[in-house]
Amino acid sequence: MEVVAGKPLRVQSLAQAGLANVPSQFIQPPETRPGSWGETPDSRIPVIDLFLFDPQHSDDVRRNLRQYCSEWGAFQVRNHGVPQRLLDDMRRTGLSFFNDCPMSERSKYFCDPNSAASEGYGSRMLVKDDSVLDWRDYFDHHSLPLSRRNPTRWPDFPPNYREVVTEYSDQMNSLAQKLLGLMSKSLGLSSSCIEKAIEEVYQNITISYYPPCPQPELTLGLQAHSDIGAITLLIQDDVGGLQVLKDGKWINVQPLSDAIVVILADQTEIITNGKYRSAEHRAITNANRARLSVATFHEPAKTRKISPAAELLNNNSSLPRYREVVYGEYVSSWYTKGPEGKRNVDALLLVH
Ligand SMILES: O=C(O)CCC(=O)C(=O)O
Ligand SMILES: [Fe+2]
Repeated sequence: MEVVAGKPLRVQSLAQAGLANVPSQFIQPPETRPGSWGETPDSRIPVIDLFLFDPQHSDDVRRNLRQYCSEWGAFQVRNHGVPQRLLDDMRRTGLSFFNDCPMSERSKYFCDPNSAASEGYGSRMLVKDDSVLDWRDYFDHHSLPLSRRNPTRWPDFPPNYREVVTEYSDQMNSLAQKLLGLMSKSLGLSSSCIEKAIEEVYQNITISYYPPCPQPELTLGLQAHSDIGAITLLIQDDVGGLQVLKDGKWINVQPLSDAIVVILADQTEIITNGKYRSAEHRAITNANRARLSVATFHEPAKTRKISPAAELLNNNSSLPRYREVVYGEYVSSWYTKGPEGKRNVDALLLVH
């Protein structure tokens, strides 16, 4: 990490310095650079209309969910019941922190660079020293359970920031629960099956800010990874840059202002015994416009043991394909070894 006067430098400050070339720590090796994987810029990830959870449409919704959760691990949802006003406020408020709040104020929230996933304003995701750096700054909020939620640790610029994040946290949690219920049912399981496997939901909200990058062909906004928890709900602005890996090709996630991107994460893959897959995804950069996304992660407690759901194994008389893991151990290994695509979840696969 670049350090100026003892303070870590945010990527946004680097970008504002008007460099022609990115510092070497941000340069990806040739095999992970965008453009080297045979992208299909015209393909799109699927979109599901949830019809505001109207039971009349539940068969269609479940059928679509089943197909997209097993083939893609990522899709967008519309008519999800979260007010449009809140999605727009969340994007606007998040952007205002990065664009309008003075750095002297922002630096009060710098997160601890030596501990993984600490709350606050940061740039570096991994604790590992030799990894290529992402062209991204972020603000991570610990939002659930309520015992972890302390809005005084969140910005109060703009003035409605804490209020917006609080409402957003609650709405995302309720949508995540509904989706996990539908996903369980779409596998022929009781609606609380996945929810029970997770037990208490831990939620983090990460606002990512990707400054314009002078060499987008050499960098990534966020390296390829699958999310570690159970389910991620993401909104983005109109710039675009999120991509999902499908059959060896990077597919763009088209920005839709009313949609929420659903990304299945590794614990769901384990709980569903691989019937549903976590999606490998990444963010690319561009030279012209800063990009903003807000990802809301839902995961189990660190002490929770995760394994393929007994109900699923019994219903299908199948063997577990993943070994049991204590979630906290999974998280530490992810942050110290790095994601490198899906290698952490793949490492739990059992060979029968
Ligand atoms: O910015 C994005 O679109 C992706 C963010 C993401 O994948 C993450 O924070 O895990
Ligand atoms: Fe992610």
